[in-house]
Amino acid sequence: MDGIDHLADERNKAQFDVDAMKIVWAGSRHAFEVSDRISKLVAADPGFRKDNRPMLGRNELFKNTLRKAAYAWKRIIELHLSEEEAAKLRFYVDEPAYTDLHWGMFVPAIKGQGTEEQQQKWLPLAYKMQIIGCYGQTELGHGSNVQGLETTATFDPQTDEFVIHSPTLTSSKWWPGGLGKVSTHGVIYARLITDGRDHGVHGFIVQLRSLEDHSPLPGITVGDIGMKFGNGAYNTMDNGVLRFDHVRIPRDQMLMRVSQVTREGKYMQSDVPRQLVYGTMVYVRQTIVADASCALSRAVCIATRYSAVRRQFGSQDGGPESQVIDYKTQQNRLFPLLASAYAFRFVGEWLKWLYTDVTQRLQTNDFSTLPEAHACTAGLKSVTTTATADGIEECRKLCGGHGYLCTSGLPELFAVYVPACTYEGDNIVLLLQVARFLMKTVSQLGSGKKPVGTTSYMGQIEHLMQCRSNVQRAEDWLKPSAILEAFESRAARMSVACAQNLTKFTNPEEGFAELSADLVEAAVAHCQLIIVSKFIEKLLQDIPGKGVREQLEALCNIYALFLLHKHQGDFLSTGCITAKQASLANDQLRSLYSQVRPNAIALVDAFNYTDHFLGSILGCYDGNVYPKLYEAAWKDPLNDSVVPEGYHEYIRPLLKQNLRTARL
Ligand SMILES: CCCCC/C=C\C/C=C\C/C=C\C/C=C\C/C=C\CCCCC(=O)SCCNC(=O)CCNC(=O)[C@H](O)C(C)(C)COP(=O)(O)OP(=O)(O)OC[C@H]1O[C@@H](n2cnc3c(N)ncnc32)[C@H](O)[C@@H]1OP(=O)(O)O
Ligand SMILES: Cc1cc2nc3c(=O)[nH]c(=O)nc-3n(C[C@H](O)[C@H](O)[C@H](O)COP(=O)(O)OP(=O)(O)OC[C@H]3O[C@@H](n4cnc5c(N)ncnc54)[C@H](O)[C@@H]3O)c2cc1C
Repeated sequence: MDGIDHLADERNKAQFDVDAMKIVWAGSRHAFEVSDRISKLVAADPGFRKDNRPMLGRNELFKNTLRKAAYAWKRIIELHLSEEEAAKLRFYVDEPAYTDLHWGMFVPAIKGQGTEEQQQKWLPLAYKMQIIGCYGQTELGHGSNVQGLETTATFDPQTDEFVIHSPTLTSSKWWPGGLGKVSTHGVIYARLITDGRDHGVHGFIVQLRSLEDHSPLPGITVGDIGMKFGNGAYNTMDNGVLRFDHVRIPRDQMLMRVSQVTREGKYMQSDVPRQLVYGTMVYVRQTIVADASCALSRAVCIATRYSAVRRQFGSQDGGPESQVIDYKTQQNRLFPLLASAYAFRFVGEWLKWLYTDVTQRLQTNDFSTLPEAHACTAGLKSVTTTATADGIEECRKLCGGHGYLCTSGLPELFAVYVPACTYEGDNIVLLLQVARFLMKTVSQLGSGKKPVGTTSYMGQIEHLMQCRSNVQRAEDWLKPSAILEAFESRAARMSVACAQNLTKFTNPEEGFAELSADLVEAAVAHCQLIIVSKFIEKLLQDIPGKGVREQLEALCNIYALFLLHKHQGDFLSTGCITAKQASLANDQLRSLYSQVRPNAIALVDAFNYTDHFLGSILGCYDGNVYPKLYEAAWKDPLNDSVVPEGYHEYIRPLLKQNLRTARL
């Protein structure tokens, strides 16, 4: 606006190489270059404007999303973008759309659960967007309990078809994104019935709409489920309702990698575990962990820049007031979120590696790491999305009153993000899965079966059950070994305590239900240990760039010590640390905040977000917040006229009536 960088002084304070940190954040130089190029391309294109979203009515909003998705596809083709570049372009367009489900779930479901033949038939159509697909699992009556789904797929040997049917109101498909108004096809989950026998839930490719005029095919009732939380936000998505009235599909449209139905109607299972039917969810949970760091870093970038711009109190001798970022309370709320954004980035990278490793093993029929992959994706999805949703809301509060304006970008970001705590598995339901995995691991200790992967720390259970932290000075908390021992012993002791309590119940399932609140806490402790240990492992790698490692070490310590402070009840009650050591951790945390303070702006610049992507006046790169806020207010449609519409109908008569009353 005035061409001045109002945050220049802050940027000059940085003690590390920001460009090198950008590469660490992106994951590699290549990833940085792609991301940088595509984000600028999107930002410069008026076709991807998004600042008017909160003002639009649903129909207008939705049509605008359809236009953008079509335009994005046109640009992808025109520019010959690779798969990686196209995914980045959709990410930077930053508008939830049916394409998320098409590329994010429909295609992966066919890839993961379809046979070679099925993949060859359906994937080329999906890749060219000649068909558009959704993921139709959840029903009105059941979401978490997948085994409770009611839609049926009954094999008819006479015609070699499945008959898909919604027998009850609660069996109506409810929630699938892209289903409401767009998808031509869906991977639909239904109970497979052959010869009167129910074989449980399986996936089927079902055509829903005509490829000629988009009308629903015979027997199909489909529509949108209605407005969701927040203005704009996730209302760009057509989450749908769907009912089947004896819809027939050919037998070869059952996804048959895990199990098959023969021409004669015989049900056969491959040598692969039935849980592979849930494989798409494992894949998406892994991507959601990576996305948590994006959403949180975005909110943190806004709150950090604004905290450096905003001044309140503290003026001395007529000088400027204090920047709110210098208040210790502001730092204590903001810097752990900054550290969490980095921590989630690195654990997301690791989880991607783990997922790739499991997928490669599955190709060779090695299913040994599947339970670990399920527990890690479920647990980390839960812990990172909960922290991110809470963190975005905290960032809104960190921005004071202006954070509540849509132009801060934070209300919409929160409204879009918060369902991540529910979709792809309710966070509590997923933590209970982790708890089951932990209880199984504890029950096998001493059986000779060595715990592996993320539970390998349980291999030293005797030590972890009785060790005492040897921290004596605040600086001792900077040793990775001190942090790891505290987190490992806390997680181990919480799991063992649950396992011991479970033995008091004659019926294990009853015990599990009764102790579920404690089990969830044990699962959280285990997942936080994974995040801390993956951050520490990241620091063992070669990290080029002046001062970059030092900044990451400070952030890693802030992340760990803040968790230790927040959950000190766990650490103290299990006897892993003393009250004195907890207090020393807090002292160390304060000095880490002072270390990060001069680098805070540079640490959020390292995310390399364009102003377009941030979509926030408070977070704009140049920090010129006030003129921009002032100008934006006048652009609000309510200010199109000085005297509002409705004055003559509702304000004037009121004022006149009050005048008459006053005269009386
Ligand atoms: C301002 C604008 C901003 C714009 C954007 C800004 C920011 C956005 C940023 C990010 C966006 C975020 C992400 C984007 C990416 C994609 C998201 C897009 C859209 C959202 C899509 C959402 C789609 C859905 O929700 S699909 C539906 C998902 N449904 C669920 O998850 C259901 C959950 N339930 C279950 O998974 C299961 O029912 C269960 C709870 C696991 C229980 O299953 P059950 O069979 O009953 O099993 P049981 O407990 O008895 O266990 C048996 C046995 O199986 C093991 N098991 C279970 N599951 C699995 C598995 N998946 N894999 C492997 N093994 C599994 C279990 O451990 C047991 O093992 P064992 O017998 O004990 O050994
Ligand atoms: C924005 C959005 C997009 C979605 N997109 C899709 C999609 O594309 N495709 C699709 O198929 N689905 C989709 N879903 C559905 C989503 O996957 C489910 O809503 C989710 O899995 C949660 O299930 P539920 O709604 O049945 O919750 P419920 O299970 O009914 O949860 C209600 C409460 O009960 C608790 N609870 C449930 N079971 C237990 C238990 N065993 N122990 C303790 N507590 C329990 C939960 O913690 C929660 O507090 C979407 C949902 C949303 C919000």
